[in-house]
Amino acid sequence: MQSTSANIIVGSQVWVEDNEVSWIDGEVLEINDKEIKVQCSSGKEVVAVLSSVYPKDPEFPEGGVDDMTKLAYLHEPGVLRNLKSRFDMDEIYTYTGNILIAVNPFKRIPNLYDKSVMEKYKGIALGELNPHPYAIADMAYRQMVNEGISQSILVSGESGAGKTESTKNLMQYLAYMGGRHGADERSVEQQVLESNPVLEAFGNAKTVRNNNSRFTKAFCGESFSYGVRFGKFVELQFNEIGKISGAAIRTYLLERSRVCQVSDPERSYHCFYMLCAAPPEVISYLYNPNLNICVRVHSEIYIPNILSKMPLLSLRFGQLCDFRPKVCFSAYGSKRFEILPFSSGSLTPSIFLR
Ligand SMILES: Nc1ncnc2c1ncn2[C@@H]1O[C@H](COP(=O)(O)OP(=O)(O)OP(=O)(O)O)[C@@H](O)[C@H]1O
Repeated sequence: MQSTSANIIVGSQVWVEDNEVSWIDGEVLEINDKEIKVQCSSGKEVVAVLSSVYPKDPEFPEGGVDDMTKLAYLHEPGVLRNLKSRFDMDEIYTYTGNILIAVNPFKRIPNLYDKSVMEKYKGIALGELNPHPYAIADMAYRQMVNEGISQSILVSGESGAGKTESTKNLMQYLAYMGGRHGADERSVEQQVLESNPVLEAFGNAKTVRNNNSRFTKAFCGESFSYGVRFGKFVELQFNEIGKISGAAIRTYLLERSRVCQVSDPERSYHCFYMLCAAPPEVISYLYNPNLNICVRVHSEIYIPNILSKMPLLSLRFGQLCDFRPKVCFSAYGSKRFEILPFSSGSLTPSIFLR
């Protein structure tokens, strides 16, 4: 991102980097060769390198703009200021062209995701209504139906940014558009949505950044301490009239070390805690070999931060949900752990602990 320092003269409104608030606005007092003196709105005077100072748009609208391509300056402080102005009004979504940016509100915003909202976004061109994941899902759905070409929606962001929540919203909209209303048996889209808690139990863990962390940032070179759990590729298949006909969920890049190595205050995968907390009747139910589900407590192993001594678990889930995920957790007496790659044909990883 380039500074447009050529436009900056004495008296210009500018943005200067600040250690505390990231960017602070101010007025240029002096320009000497490559240095610039700025009177900040906080009252302090700072001297900065000219190339690191960005012009501030004096005509920036009070509540920001719903599409960043409308900004006079598309630089970092301009983008952040716009997102903040909107966020302060509970407008957590903003476009940059046909990309949707979501800022995690960490609270429920009323009337943002329900059927009446989905109904409003049906068939509406991107940009006609407030930015929303439903608009992105609608655009993908329309293009698929009209052009007969498969569509992909990429959801990316740092840990805890809201990828899982955004994916759920996208899927809810696609299920709404492509669902077969009135069918007696549970529909594919319901099953996909219902599979979330099962997959999350096996692939999500509490991290320092997120109590329910899942996705991977392995390729960004981030620390594993709050990084990889697993990545998920959800494929929804539609028939020629745009109704959902099938689905597949592929998982990849499971953070295996988290099964046996967790550093305080993080945790291992949710399923371990759920099983430890399960009532006895559930445990005995899970022992039933006919159901292809079994839980065996083999011995005890120390896993920091779970329970001081946690029973080793041997689980085999075969019929927990209609997708029949072949997820296996087996643990044996030795302290050697091994997690095998996905077994062929299974939707979810097979995990073995030895
Ligand atoms: N749109 C939203 N509205 C309200 N709360 C939200 C929203 N998006 C995210 N959150 C809150 O933030 C938490 C973290 O979000 P989420 O699990 O979607 O992040 P993530 O990007 O998938 O994280 P990770 O990469 O670590 O798995 C959620 O559990 C929820 O409490």
